[in-house]
Amino acid sequence: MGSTSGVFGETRADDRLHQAEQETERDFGDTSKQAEVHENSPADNARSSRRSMSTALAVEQQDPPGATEAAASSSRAVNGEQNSASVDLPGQSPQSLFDNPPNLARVRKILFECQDQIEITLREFETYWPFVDNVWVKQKTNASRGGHYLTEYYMCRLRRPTHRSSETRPLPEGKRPRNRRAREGGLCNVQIKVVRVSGAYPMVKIMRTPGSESAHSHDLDCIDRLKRNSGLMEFARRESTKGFLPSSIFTKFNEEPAKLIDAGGRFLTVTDVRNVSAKWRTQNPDIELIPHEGYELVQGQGIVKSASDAASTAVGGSSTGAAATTTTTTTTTTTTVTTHLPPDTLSFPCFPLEFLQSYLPKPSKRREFPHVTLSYASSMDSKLSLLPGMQTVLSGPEAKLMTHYLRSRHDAILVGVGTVLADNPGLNCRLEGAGGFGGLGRMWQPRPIVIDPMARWPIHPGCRMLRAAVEGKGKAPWVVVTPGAQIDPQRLMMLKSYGGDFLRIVEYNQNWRLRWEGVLRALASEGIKSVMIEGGGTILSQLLNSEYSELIDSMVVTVAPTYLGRGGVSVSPESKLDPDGKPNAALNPREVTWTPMGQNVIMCGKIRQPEAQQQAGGSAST
Ligand SMILES: NC(=O)C1=CN([C@@H]2O[C@H](COP(=O)(O)OP(=O)(O)OC[C@H]3O[C@@H](n4cnc5c(N)ncnc54)[C@H](OP(=O)(O)O)[C@@H]3O)[C@@H](O)[C@H]2O)C=CC1
Ligand SMILES: Nc1nc(O)c(N)c(N[C@@H]2O[C@H](COP(=O)(O)O)[C@@H](O)[C@H]2O)n1
Repeated sequence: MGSTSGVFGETRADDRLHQAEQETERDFGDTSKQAEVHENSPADNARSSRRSMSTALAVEQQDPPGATEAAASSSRAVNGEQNSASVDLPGQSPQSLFDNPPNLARVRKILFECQDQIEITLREFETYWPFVDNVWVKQKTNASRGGHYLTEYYMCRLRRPTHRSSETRPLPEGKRPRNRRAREGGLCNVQIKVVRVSGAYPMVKIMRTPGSESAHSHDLDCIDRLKRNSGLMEFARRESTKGFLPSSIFTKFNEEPAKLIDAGGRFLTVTDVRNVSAKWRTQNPDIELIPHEGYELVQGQGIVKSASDAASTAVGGSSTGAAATTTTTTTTTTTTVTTHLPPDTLSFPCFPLEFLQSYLPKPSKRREFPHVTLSYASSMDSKLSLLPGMQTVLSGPEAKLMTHYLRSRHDAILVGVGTVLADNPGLNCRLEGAGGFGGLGRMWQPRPIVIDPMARWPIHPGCRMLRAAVEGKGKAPWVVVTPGAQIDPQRLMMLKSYGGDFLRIVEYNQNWRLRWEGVLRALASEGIKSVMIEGGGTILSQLLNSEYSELIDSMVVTVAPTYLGRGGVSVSPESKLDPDGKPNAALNPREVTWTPMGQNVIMCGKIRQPEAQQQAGGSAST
């Protein structure tokens, strides 16, 4: 324990900590912990953490002058060159809704991992800890006899025991039970302790406890997705107390995506902001909430930038003025907020799409099965791709926009595992205005469903569906498996942490294939009212068989002016014979339209019989 950098050297700090531990141990009579202090706090570890924390803070020097000074002062404080009481943590530009301390993302990572022992000033602890308090759940607190040391024991949030919603609890009259799912527990065994050392130079040491795993079984996003940290929510609360509309606060937050993400807000929803605002509203019910300066609330569009403001200034009106002094603009023309759109954003189609309407799901109907639309792109010889496992572009730019529009109109998109392995698809809606592409939350984003009976898909955080989910640009997939599928618990946990899941279906046909009634019924029971089935060849060919024609509502096929040849992946149902044994068409869609679209033609048709005809006992059209 050699180095003595700063006002109190490591030697003194470690001694004090050691003493703290001894006192704490005595309180609890657990003699094993004393050895653990030595194991967990060698000087190298301490130095390395100090280095990573101070480096994390020092990197901020590339930022604007105000932030640089603040970062430098924080950095000095970490190295003990400055009394922690005088650390000047940064204020940011008045336009920003965020007040992120320097290098927040890196410091959050360090405080999440707690790989090595960390030693920081109390002030720094109090600044950064609120941004990771969603990770750590306090288990117990021990105070030393003299009161100089306070040791708090924390476990990773995912270590909590499994929670099942109690069905026996009586509900208040008129209340319906909440649709809560069981929460899987015991998923991560990382535990730490936080020792606060009081005195002239209050400091905090953070280290692993014995029995802790060496690393989390998940990443920080996984926790951020489950729960928001209180540092981030304080920004929302602060803005709410100025009388701003939650949707306006949320819109403004999303105009600073880097700061939002650094603060742990990647998964923040407008509902989170509403909840914070609602608390404040209970004390201030008479104040009329308003949008930020330069924005307005437009029926059917939500918060939009006022046209005059959009033309004259950069995004981000002042958020510091009190709401009472802010006037809502009265401009009539509005434009949606289009700043910071991801590069893969597609413009909303500017050509007519009315021809699709009668083939799309109707919102009102309550049915046993979801509305099913088959939608794929095919060559002239009914091929989906040049070879199995090879993605082949058949849709021109206009047809691609139309497909994304169709995605926005369905609750789910379904594909087979063959397609996922071949294409690594995103299966999200990338039209401007969809969630993650200028819209709020997961607006217009369908749920990807993958039919993967034996769980062959090696799902991992790098695949496009999970990346889209993390970036708020889509929902995480549900993977439909059979009871025989072997699912590695790590994979299960990982998928769940992204908001996805595995659904086990037990209804088979005589070929040991899943019955589509079972799949669709399960989706309906999970609240899916419409499914767009994109492929691939195996799935589509099955569903076009007459056995399933009563499950399929419509089809929207993009036909491309090309022949892919015999080696390609075909869409072709089984041949059919009429009652006399003569060959007959396998399927004839009804109400067919053909609409040219760029180089493609879009064929729309209906398959399921109209309900009236079904009741009258009519037969399928052939
Ligand atoms: N042009 C377009 O619009 C599209 C093109 N494609 C292309 O299609 C090709 C992929 O098609 P394909 O190889 O046929 O793969 P699919 O996507 O149709 O997936 C087939 C797999 O899904 C599982 N599966 C299908 N039906 C059932 C069932 N009833 N019960 C249980 N499991 C089932 C099986 O998995 P298992 O083997 O594990 O039993 C089967 O091998 C790719 O080249 C892709 O690029 C895909 C979508 C759209
Ligand atoms: N409509 C359409 N046209 C094509 O030319 C295609 N190749 C496909 N393929 C389907 O779209 C999926 C890719 O989706 P992302 O763009 O990655 O979201 C692919 O997996 C097929 O299902 N479709």
